[in-house]
Amino acid sequence: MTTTVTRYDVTRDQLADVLDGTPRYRVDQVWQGLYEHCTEPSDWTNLPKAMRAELDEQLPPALTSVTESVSNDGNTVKFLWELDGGERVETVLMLYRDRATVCVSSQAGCAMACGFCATGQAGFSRHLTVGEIVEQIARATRRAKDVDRRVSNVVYMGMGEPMANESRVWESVERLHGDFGLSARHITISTVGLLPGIRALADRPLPVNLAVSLHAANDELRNELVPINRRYPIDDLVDACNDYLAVRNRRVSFEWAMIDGVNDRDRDAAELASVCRRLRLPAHVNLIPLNPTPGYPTRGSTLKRVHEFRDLLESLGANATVRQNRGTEIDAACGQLAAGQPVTLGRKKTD
Ligand SMILES: C[S@@+](CC[C@H](N)C(=O)[O-])C[C@H]1O[C@@H](n2cnc3c(N)ncnc32)[C@H](O)[C@@H]1O
Ligand code: SF4
Repeated sequence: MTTTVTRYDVTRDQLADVLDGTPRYRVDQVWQGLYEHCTEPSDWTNLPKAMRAELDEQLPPALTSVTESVSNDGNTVKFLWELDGGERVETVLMLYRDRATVCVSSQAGCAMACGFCATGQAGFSRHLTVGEIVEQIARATRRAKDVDRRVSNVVYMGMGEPMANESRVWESVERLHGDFGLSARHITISTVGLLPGIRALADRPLPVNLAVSLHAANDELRNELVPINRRYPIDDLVDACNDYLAVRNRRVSFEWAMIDGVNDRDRDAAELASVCRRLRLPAHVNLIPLNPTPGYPTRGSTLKRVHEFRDLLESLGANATVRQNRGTEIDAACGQLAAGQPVTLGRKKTD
């Protein structure tokens, strides 16, 4: 990995230093090009041609586009990027009526080894830099503008575990807030449950949303599905969420990928409802059927079972929403991002 400064590595103030000697109004034009228009230096025709060429060299992009896939309904776009060093990561843009959500990667691969997740199956390559994270949002914003959508939400639910790269992820959050003008309430960080990261988030100044990928509400099953649970078991996770809620008072969500016969039984709903109640502000559960990945042969629950499970949770006093899967046919849905990496085959269904 090189130490070259890429175009989204720098804050607005640092931009003036990098472009030392450039008049302030020109620096502002560069900033507008990067953050308001999200375009390339070659597009900035308000700047002299020679300066545009120089900027391209001074501030190179961090991401090289490899492919862009679009879902059948045209509403989900998956970008595959190559990083300096050859690693590959993916970003997903989900278009809604007049807005858009960007699902951003925080690492190339992931070391957490959740067997049902394509990124976990691929293993860990490296942390992404701040510039690589921020550029994913800029490039997706540009694509959204092409179809008259505004990026309204960013979710750190792409490749990698954001809390394993917490300081860079946080710096990128500050940039989204400061440079793109995104409200912290429209930014969600999803974690598998790294407690130091959750604790660090409680001390951070912006009130972003916290999502915890729970998937099992007893340690035996969670140890199997989410191996990091052996280090940070459910009781400690509940305590960390409660410490977080003491500071933030913003509801935490629990993500629950429903796996046929594994975590979709009546007793799983009862255990989950009980964990939700242990939080000082009851958690909200997001249910999605498990998406297929090459290395995990067990099926997702049927939609009928997902709705029954939701109803059961509601009857037990827990709030739950069934989330729609988008972009499954282009492998852009939750847990399907592998950026073409080989995966480990052979995880089996648990009883
Ligand atoms: C890919 S992870 C990235 C963020 C973070 N590492 C985490 O686990 O929360 C985003 C979400 O996708 C979920 N996920 C992973 N594999 C999945 C699959 N095959 N089907 C459905 N959801 C999956 C994760 O559990 C998590 O809730
Ligand atoms: S679910 Fe999240 S933590 Fe687990 S392997 Fe996938 S990306 Fe990593």
